[in-house]
Amino acid sequence: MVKICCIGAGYVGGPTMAVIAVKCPSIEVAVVDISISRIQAWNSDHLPIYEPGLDEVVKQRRGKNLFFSTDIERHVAEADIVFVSVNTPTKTRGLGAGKAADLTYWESAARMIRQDCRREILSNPEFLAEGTAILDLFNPDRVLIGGRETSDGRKAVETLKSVYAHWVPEDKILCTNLWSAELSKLAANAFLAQRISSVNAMSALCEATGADVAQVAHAIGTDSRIGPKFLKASVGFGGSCFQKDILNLVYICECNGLAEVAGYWKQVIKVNDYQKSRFVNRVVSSMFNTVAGKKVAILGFAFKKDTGDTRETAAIDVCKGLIGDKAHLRIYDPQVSEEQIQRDLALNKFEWDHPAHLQPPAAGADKQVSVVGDAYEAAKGAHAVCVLTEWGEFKGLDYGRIYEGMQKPAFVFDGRNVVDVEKLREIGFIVYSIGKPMDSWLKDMPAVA
Ligand SMILES: NC(=O)C1=CN([C@@H]2O[C@H](COP(=O)(O)OP(=O)(O)OC[C@H]3O[C@@H](n4cnc5c(N)ncnc54)[C@H](O)[C@@H]3O)[C@@H](O)[C@H]2O)C=CC1
Ligand SMILES: O=C(O)[C@H]1O[C@H](OP(=O)(O)OP(=O)(O)OC[C@H]2O[C@@H](n3ccc(=O)[nH]c3=O)[C@H](O)[C@@H]2O)[C@H](O)[C@@H](O)[C@@H]1O
Repeated sequence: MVKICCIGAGYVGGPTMAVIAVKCPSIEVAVVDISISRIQAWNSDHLPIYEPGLDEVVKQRRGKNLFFSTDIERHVAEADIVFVSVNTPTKTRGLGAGKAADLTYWESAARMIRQDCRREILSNPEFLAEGTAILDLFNPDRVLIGGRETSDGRKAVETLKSVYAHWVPEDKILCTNLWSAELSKLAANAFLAQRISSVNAMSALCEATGADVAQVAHAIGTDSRIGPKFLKASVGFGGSCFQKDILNLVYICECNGLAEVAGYWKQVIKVNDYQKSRFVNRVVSSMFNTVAGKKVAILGFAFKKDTGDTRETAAIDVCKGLIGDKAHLRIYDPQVSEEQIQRDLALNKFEWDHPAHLQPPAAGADKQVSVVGDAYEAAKGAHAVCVLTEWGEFKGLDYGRIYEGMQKPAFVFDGRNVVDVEKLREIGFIVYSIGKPMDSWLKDMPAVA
């Protein structure tokens, strides 16, 4: 029986290996991790990550050909194929700080594998998106395998290809050299993030001119060369990889003396940071240029809907900005715990991307922040509501009821174009929605761009 071992039982390792186990019943899959609590959770009824469809897939194969374990050495030694899916944070110190990938965890995994025997190295970047990970893994646009152009390299590529060939059509399994595979991963994320920064840059211009960014996005998206996906204006992209991968791309460009290319990609991140601070400035300036002591309800903290992941979520920067202006925040997210939110607001930039047990201990709770169990509780007595994640439930809220319970004038700042702007204005709200035509109140209160 072919045996696979995956080092790293996180957002990528867990779902990817569970899908391999489902699609390849003849292969035994072990997912190993240094985090005991994470492995315990994978072996329990409460998986360590929230991902639609994941529970069913894990339950189907766990204990049959899918195992979660902390016995790393044994499973690596027994495996025919070893995947490495560990943290690759952005370096915070030394050479390349703030840009280069910190390969500490990767290197320690590689050294451990090397103790066992010599193996051929492949690059097999994963393209799943959180919230749709299981669907993406079942039906990928492509699988990418990079290998050395030697006979051993080609043989290793074929071995891995035969695993994916259990369910992925052959023409969707792309084989390249190692650098092509590595750069394709960074380029794919950079291109996707660039589309969001492009539409977000347009959202600022739409607000200034009276255009509607959703109409502009639709109009350009119907051009088959542009296409309709990834053109939703937002308060800013988040997630564990877009920023990290672009920074890494920038670093690699700089190492190769390509300053102009590096500067081009850096701009994607600059626009994203601008979008977040523009949102905070808009909230503060609309509310008489101060939110000191005011209650602001934050609806949504995850970096996108259908995930409990908060890594690099725009909500962190927005909340920190409002706290900096002395607001009192009442936060609700259907999937993110209070402990996680308090931890995120206390961590420094890039500190989050380390195994949980190596992160600094949680600081005490921020007194300006409380976390509540539903949207109505968050909005009760609030001066303003900010929508930061596009959870479906925020569309269907009874905004009439919310309005009744709020201070007046009551503001809604929609960072995700979720609410029905006209309906809310009829109720009596002053509404700001990213990239949408503004009402007279907002126009009379110009924000610092
Ligand atoms: N989250 C995502 O959607 C995607 C992430 N990636 C990349 O995949 C990699 C993993 O990402 P995630 O799964 O999101 O991270 P994660 O933080 O959820 O999981 C990483 C796991 O590796 C474990 N680990 C670290 N060092 C270890 C070692 N030496 N031995 C055993 N276990 C170790 C940690 O305890 C942790 O549980 C990163 O390089 C990331 O950039 C790639 C595609 C998508
Ligand atoms: O390498 C990774 O980690 C993954 O990064 C992204 O996946 P993910 O970050 O999970 O989620 P996305 O759906 O790409 O969303 C990223 C961010 O962009 C935002 N976004 C997305 C689309 C859009 O039109 N507008 C927009 O603001 C989302 O709200 C979210 O904050 C890529 O889509 C995956 O292909 C890749 O594997």
